[in-house]
Amino acid sequence: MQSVVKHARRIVVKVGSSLVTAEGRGLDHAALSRWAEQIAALSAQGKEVVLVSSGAIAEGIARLGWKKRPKAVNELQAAAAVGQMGLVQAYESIFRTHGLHAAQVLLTHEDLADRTRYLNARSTLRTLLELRVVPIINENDTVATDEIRLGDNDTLGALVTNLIEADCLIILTDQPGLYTADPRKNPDATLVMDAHAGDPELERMAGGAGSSVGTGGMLTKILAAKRAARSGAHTIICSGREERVLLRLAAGESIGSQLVARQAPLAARRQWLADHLQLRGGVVLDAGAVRALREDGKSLLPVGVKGITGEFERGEVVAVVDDAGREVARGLTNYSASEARRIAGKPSSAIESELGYMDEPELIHRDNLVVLG
Ligand SMILES: Nc1ncnc2c1ncn2[C@@H]1O[C@H](COP(=O)(O)OP(=O)(O)O)[C@@H](O)[C@H]1O
Ligand SMILES: N[C@@H](CCC(=O)OP(=O)(O)O)C(=O)O
Repeated sequence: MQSVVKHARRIVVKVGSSLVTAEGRGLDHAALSRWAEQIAALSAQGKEVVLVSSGAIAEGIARLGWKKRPKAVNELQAAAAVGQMGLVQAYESIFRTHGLHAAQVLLTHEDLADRTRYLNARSTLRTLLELRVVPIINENDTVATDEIRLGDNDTLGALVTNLIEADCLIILTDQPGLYTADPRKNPDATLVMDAHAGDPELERMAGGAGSSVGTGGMLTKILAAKRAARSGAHTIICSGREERVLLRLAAGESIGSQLVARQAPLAARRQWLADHLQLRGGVVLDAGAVRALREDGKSLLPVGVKGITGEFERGEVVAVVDDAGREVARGLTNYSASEARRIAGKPSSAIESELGYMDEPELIHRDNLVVLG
């Protein structure tokens, strides 16, 4: 099967910690140069490339002369702040030799969850691409506390893919691709060459993080492929050590594992809703309401709600779950958690007498709702 990269115009390339640093010994400058050279060649072919690069923490640890990776979050954040300098310095000087500017973009989960910041990030990235600048993205580790950290850059790569509506996400790692089991532990495992990005079988194949510096292992890559597929983007997981890997993919050669998106892309606003990673609360539905959302594309009315979990304000994104706790949808709520508790299970005509006012008859309007597959 031909690589989907051949016809891709906008590409996100993610390079993992396990590749950018040689098992924690600082940056592998030769490897960085090889990828940058290929990205420059792709740019010359008219493709737009965004680079999501890990390595700040590992480079910081090396620069600070620490013998091993610290566990304390403040020390990891300090290492990231030191190491990010090295990372962008390296990319900046390499891209300059190819006549390209690079731009540092540090993002947190909250930047992407807040609608205004999300739109600002999208517009900045689009502008950079129009200017033929290569955005170099990493998580803003210095400010991201444990609860809100994305942690692995596979997830960040997928969120960026959806943000800029890229055609594909290339995840470069230290293995030739996704194997039927962790190849470090199962020598008989075989490479999965082509699969559907949403295939639940894939998640069973992923073992833990294999390298000492990487975060998330193969599971976060598979979940990233599933997430990217929601905007119609295909994902390739392959080895960053493969010679001229990006150029060969762009020439149509099949390398590594190609996880294809088969679903129709969600509209941009629904995409943003689906990409929220941390939700403060949820609404539990009865079976009839689940059917109304799933099969009939209806708005969520308070009458179908059996319970409310957590605390949230009007206008926040909440999880919509069935009575087994499975997430059916998510959406922007018209009422806060305390208001929703008072109107749950009641007809919309009772909202005014319960609350003393009525803003909308729906708890979540269908325009603000995304049903999850
Ligand atoms: N099914 C699998 N196929 C390939 N690699 C797997 C699988 N399950 C777990 N792994 C492990 O995932 C590791 C890559 O993940 P990680 O170390 O987080 O890399 P990166 O830094 O590139 O994100 C591999 O080195 C491998 O040991
Ligand atoms: N933001 C962190 C990278 C996190 C990380 O290790 O992610 P990954 O490359 O997916 O294993 C850093 O730059 O060190």
